[in-house]
Amino acid sequence: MTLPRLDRAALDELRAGDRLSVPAARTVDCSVGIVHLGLGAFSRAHQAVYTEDAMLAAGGAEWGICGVTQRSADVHDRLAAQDGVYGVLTRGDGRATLRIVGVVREVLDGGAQTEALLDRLADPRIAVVTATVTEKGYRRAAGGGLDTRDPEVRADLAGGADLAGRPPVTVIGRLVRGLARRAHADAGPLTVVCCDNLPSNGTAVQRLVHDFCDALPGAEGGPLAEWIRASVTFPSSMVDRIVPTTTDDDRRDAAALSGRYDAGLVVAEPFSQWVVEDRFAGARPCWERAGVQLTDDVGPFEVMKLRLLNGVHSTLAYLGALRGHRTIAEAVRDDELRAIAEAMIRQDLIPTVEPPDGVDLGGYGHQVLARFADPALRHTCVQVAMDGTQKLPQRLLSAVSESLAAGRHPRYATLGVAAWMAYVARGRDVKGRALPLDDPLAATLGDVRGRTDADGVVDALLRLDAVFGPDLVDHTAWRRELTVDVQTLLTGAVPTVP
Ligand SMILES: NC(=O)c1ccc[n+]([C@@H]2O[C@H](COP(=O)([O-])OP(=O)(O)OC[C@H]3O[C@@H](n4cnc5c(N)ncnc54)[C@H](O)[C@@H]3O)[C@@H](O)[C@H]2O)c1
Ligand SMILES: O=P(O)(O)OC[C@@H](O)[C@@H](O)[C@H](O)[C@H](O)CO
Repeated sequence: MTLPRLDRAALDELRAGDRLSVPAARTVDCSVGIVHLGLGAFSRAHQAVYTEDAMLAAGGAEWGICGVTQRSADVHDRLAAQDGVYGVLTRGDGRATLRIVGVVREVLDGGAQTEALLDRLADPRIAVVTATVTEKGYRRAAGGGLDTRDPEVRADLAGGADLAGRPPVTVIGRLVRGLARRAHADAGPLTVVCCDNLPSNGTAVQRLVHDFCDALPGAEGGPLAEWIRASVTFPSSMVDRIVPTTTDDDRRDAAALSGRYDAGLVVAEPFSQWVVEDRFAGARPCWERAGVQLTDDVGPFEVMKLRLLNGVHSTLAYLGALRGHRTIAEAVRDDELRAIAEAMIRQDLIPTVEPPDGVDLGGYGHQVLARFADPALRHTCVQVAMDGTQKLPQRLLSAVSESLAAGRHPRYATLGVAAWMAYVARGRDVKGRALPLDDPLAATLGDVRGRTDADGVVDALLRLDAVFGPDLVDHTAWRRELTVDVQTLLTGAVPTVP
């Protein structure tokens, strides 16, 4: 049977119940105050929900979201057909609940509607920009600056001030062009909140924006950079909620709860956390009324999450995928892998993390593993495994480097790095199924696919200077241990660790 689509009109008919909530009925008429760059699954299950909750708690109707898709029109087309209305299916604790979200009030295809996006960025009613465009979306070079050798960055820089030639396609290109238009329109201050899993993500984006201004041809960049310094802030934020890719099963389960077909559905775990540096240039939603933690220093939260959660996630993803596990839940329920994850948190990672105020790191680690283990959340190992070159530095390598410098032996974190190398090189799990190589450096990584000599694999991959620093490349004892682990993993076994 073909179900009617979820859309604005459906909100009058949906009846909230035990497993269905429809706050969208009260927020769908709000005006737009936020531009979100990268309207992927995560933003719809995280920032959008906090923003809707904040409006519901504090009253007001001015924080609707203009969601912008970056690379393809797919999400735009799905959500536009539903008037921006979609559901969040929360899976966990043995049951699924559905919430209908109404706060996405406008959807733009960043490629086809770049002009409209730049106008929105220059609109005085917009006070906040949020972004989730994946780690690779920022086009960072080794060291964290803007990769001005990237062809799309170069083209955006050459685009000219009036954009007559070619509208920008990169995230930073679009953001800076929008800021230029905002400065010209004297449209007031703006806050840019990066919500990607990058360390010091606000500072990182601020640097990229200024690098872009510095590299602009002609005299345009200097005054623009000055305006940005005076009018725009870039608070860092730590974001946390596991949001796997939506499956047909998810869509079926959601339809059973709402009676509607939802092409914009996202699925998430019950847990959610957002810690934001309290450094806003102008107005903002009352996010604290929705449970957002505003703080002077996000640093400890970021490091804790990127290492204890994401570092372990990536390790389980590579080891799990190699062992033929489909999901993270299966991987963490594998006794051997769980023991590695537990030891890695306890022995390697916790000693590198300064606990945020009031947080017990041991308890945090236990909670992370319990979240991973929920079988209801079918987060696949290969989804977490993608873009390894973009993730490894902040998730594992910084902890490895700090540990070695402090004279400690990061046994399990080293195994995590080896697992990535073996995943790249082996390209098949123990059952012979192919493992996808989804990474912006896939062309280079492809050179080691199929190689069975661990020395050669380690040697080739350690040469990626966007990933590995000289401290690790030149550390002979670490390299030896890494190579032994890669050798074992290439045979399909998991190294025996104490
Ligand atoms: N999914 C999660 O569990 C989760 C949790 C915490 C943080 N995050 C952060 O959110 C990011 C996005 O996750 P998601 O689940 O929404 O993924 P998604 O695949 O649903 O969406 C990715 C978004 O990034 C954009 N994008 C992808 N490649 C890009 C590129 N090269 N340049 C510009 N934009 C690009 C896409 O257009 C899309 O809007 C993650 O990379 C991570 O940094 C995700
Ligand atoms: O979203 P990515 O690709 O940066 O990383 C995959 C997962 O490790 C990540 O999404 C976690 O699920 C998330 O960071 C939990 O908050």
